[in-house]
Amino acid sequence: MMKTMDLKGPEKDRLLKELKERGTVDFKDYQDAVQTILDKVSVTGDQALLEYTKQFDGIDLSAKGLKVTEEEVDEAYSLVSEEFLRAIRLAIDNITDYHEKQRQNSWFTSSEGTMLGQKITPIASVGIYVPGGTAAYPSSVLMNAIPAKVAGVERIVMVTPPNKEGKLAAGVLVAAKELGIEEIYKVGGAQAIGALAYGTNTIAKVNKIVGPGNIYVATAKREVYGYVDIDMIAGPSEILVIADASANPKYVAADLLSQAEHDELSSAIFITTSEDLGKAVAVEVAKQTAKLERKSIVEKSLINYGKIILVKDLEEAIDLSNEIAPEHLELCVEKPFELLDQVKNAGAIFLGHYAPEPLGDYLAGPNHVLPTSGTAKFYSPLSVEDFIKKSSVIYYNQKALEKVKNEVMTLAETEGLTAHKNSIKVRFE
Ligand SMILES: NC(=O)c1ccc[n+]([C@@H]2O[C@H](COP(=O)([O-])OP(=O)(O)OC[C@H]3O[C@@H](n4cnc5c(N)ncnc54)[C@H](O)[C@@H]3O)[C@@H](O)[C@H]2O)c1
Ligand SMILES: N[C@H](CO)Cc1c[nH]c[nH+]1
Ligand SMILES: [Zn+2]
Repeated sequence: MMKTMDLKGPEKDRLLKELKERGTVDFKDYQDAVQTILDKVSVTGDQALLEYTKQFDGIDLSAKGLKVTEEEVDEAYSLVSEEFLRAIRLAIDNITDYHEKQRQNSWFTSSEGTMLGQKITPIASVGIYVPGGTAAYPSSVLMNAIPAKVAGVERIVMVTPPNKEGKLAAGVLVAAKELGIEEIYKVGGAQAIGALAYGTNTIAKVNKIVGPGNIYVATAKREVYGYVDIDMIAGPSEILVIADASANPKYVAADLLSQAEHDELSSAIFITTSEDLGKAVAVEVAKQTAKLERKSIVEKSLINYGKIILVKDLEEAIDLSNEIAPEHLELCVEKPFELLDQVKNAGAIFLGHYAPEPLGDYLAGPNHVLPTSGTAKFYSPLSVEDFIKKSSVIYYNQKALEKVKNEVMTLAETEGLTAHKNSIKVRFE
């Protein structure tokens, strides 16, 4: 099911090229379809949202409306278990603790008649996308909303697609209520991104859109960037595991499958120095896949983007991983800390045999909204920083300005900007 590539073999260059080109999903194939959806939302607003919800999610919400009611949230609490509530509250505590450490404060510095600083202001309104097409993601509610709350965002608007009954999963609504999110709309896909970016009768436009989603959501975020800010491209999930002979094939296979089950376009790549381990993992992958509920998604994703790669040493493994820049990188090796410094491009790095990727998905604390499709070369995980903006602050008194007036006027003159020069000059005539 997973294609094996032997980078120690004579065809190394061709294999490397293939891997770099086809390591992860490409956006180009989806751009036209997404643009059509966005255009329609920008012109007809709610009408387009209702039509696409009927077409893609199979439900007509024109009578009930898109906004979630208080009764729906109350009903959700009656549907979730005590275990779920305990787990989600532990996750909220851990994720909040981690993100509190990212909080940024304004700072000011002064000397002889001057004061300079950087003022931090939360972004006023933010749209959070919570995926919900093939699975419901209460954990993504937490990962999106907690850093926004820590940053002090006033208006948090949540969008997520409804199920066939026109409802949202109880876990998603409870997670939202636990965090005090009140504005929730039952709309997903590119149309939800369009609504947040342009605004409709029901959904007022936001300043920034964050959150993960499938390829339609990720492509739509790319397209609306400029109308609004976005966090990053967080598309179909990816995992890359690097392992040496110390790894357990059962664990490695399980971790690869954990991300393959997200989406047919998800990628699961295994790089190893041990041929025996490579073979054992291939056997385990087949064995474990057969027992999975989302077997058909997993099989498609492994055929699309599943690979086992044999390399000569761990250095070569890390080089390749840096080139692919995976969303999640697991270092299932005897001495993972010794490799950490060499890792340059990865959304999240999991060290050792007991830090499986799903631990990070749910409650270790770091954010699970991470860059995909090679964009970990320049994007970072979602964080409190995504929800603030900075303003520079400048104060000079008369004496301090007089001290530098000539230098400012010289620079203005050099640029041929006499109005700039005059703004200084008039103050000392
Ligand atoms: N990178 C991250 O941080 C991260 C985190 C969590 C989840 N994810 C990813 O989120 C995604 C969740 O995907 P999902 O599909 O379950 O939910 P989703 O909410 O992202 O997408 C569902 C929506 O996609 C739209 N859609 C589906 N088929 C379409 C088509 N043919 N044309 C136009 N629009 C279409 C529909 O509007 C539907 O409501 C997965 O890819 C998962 O890997 C990523
Ligand atoms: N692995 C996903 C990020 O790619 C996040 C997630 C949520 N639930 C389960 N997994
Ligand atoms: Zn996951």
